[in-house]
Amino acid sequence: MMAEPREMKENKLWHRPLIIFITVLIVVGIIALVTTAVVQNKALPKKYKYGIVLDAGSSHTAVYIYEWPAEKENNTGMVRQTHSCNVKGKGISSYAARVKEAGMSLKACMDEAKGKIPVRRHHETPVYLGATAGMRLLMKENETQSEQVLSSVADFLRGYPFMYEGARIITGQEEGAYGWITVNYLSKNFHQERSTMGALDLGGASTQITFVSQLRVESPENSLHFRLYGNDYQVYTHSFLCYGKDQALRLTLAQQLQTGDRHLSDPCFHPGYQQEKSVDRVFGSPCVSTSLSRPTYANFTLNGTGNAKLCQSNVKRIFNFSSCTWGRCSFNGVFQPPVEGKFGAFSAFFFVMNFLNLTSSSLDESKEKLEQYCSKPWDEVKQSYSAIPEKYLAEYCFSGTYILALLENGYSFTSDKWRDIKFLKKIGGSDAGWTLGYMLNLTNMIPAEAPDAPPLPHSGYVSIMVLFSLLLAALLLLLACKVFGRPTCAQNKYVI
Ligand SMILES: O=c1[nH]cnc2c1ncn2[C@@H]1O[C@H](COP(=O)(O)OP(=O)(O)O)[C@@H](O)[C@H]1O
Ligand SMILES: [Ca+2]
Repeated sequence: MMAEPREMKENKLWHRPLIIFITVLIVVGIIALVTTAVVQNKALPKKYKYGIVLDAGSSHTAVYIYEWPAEKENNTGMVRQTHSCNVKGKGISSYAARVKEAGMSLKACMDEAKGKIPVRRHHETPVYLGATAGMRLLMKENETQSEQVLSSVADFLRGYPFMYEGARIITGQEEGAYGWITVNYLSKNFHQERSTMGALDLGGASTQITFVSQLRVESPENSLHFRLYGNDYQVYTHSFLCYGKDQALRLTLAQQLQTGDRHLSDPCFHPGYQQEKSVDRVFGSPCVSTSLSRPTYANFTLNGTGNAKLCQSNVKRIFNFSSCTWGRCSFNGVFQPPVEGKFGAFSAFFFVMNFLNLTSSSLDESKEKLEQYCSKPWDEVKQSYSAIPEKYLAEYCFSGTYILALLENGYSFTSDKWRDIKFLKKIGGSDAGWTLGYMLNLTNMIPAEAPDAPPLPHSGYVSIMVLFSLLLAALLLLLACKVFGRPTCAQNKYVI
């Protein structure tokens, strides 16, 4: 009895042309919406841009290639390092006596860069060369030679199909600042209200310390101000020329050679280590003060005694803690506010501490382990690490001791603050160092104000639009039912 009228009413409803029309329209609409959403959100093949930076350090040159999506230049963390190449041989400052060869030394790495970057992008790929402390020292010693070395590398780089953007000696202040920008950019600290981390860079000829200081930076030459992504930063930075680990070793040796003895018993080298060294190499550096007396003999013999405690007291002597005209100083009369926040310690800080297995040790533990390591006989050390070049291996005891002295006594990282130092080489696949920050700055990729971004990501926007359209469609259908087929709809919800 009940089935008949229902069938009749259903038939009636479906025969209404308007209802059929609306239903078809809604179905077509939904299909179109979903298709648009899917098509629109399909990953497009991204267009990439590239940049090349050459880090002409005191000990060697490295070539870095960076890549970023063309349409997202101003967003933090978008640029990444895709490739790095170590130039064979020493740093460009070592070409002072044969300047013509300086440029050619870069050939293998630059040719490699040509192969790594798509040909159609070559002409718009900027190339920057920045030279650091090795060239700063050569500039002091012999300005003509340093200019000739720079023009040799500049001429060579101009011969590539890239966009040559200059070869210059960067200042210690820039080196510190760009290192700080790099680590914070890679850690995505510039966005939101995240705190930044300090940067500690140890090279062969200079070392940099850079961090945000709440305390006023008394000395203008150590004070930097940045406005990045809408935030203001007051940054302290200092670069100590001659306090990279290779120059620091020379300073320590020169100090010890003041006794006049040709046989040097050096506690910073392993027992059994013996080497003839040239007096010229030690005293030939502009870092070694002229107030130190230069021995008359040409060579001296270095005999290791492997005593980290004695080594530490020797090393400490290269820091001058006695004169300070500011409220507080690190050493050599340089102003420094107390260290604040977390720090990333990279380049030689990492190489040395990583080799010595001290990257996650406390300060006291590090001292203990270093004492054990330094006292190991040289023969044993060589045997245990046969794959490591002797040049590096011989110096890890000294370098480790120097790093502890620099951080603890020089910068005043107490046992407590020691935990805030993270020894690192890379952050998310890109090397920590000044090069990335340098390129970001020169290509204007870090805006002062945060770029305007739509409040929703694109996919979120499309999803919400689809959802609300479906909801609207359902409402419309309900409305249609109410207007055109009120009794039927009310009884036959399942039809809809
Ligand atoms: O594998 C390693 N083990 C130990 N030290 C290393 C290693 N690779 C590089 N270094 C050292 O890191 C330092 C890098 O300094 P760089 O050449 O950048 O000088 P700069 O920054 O003072 O101009 C040098 O002292 C070099 O010997
Ligand atoms: Ca360096």
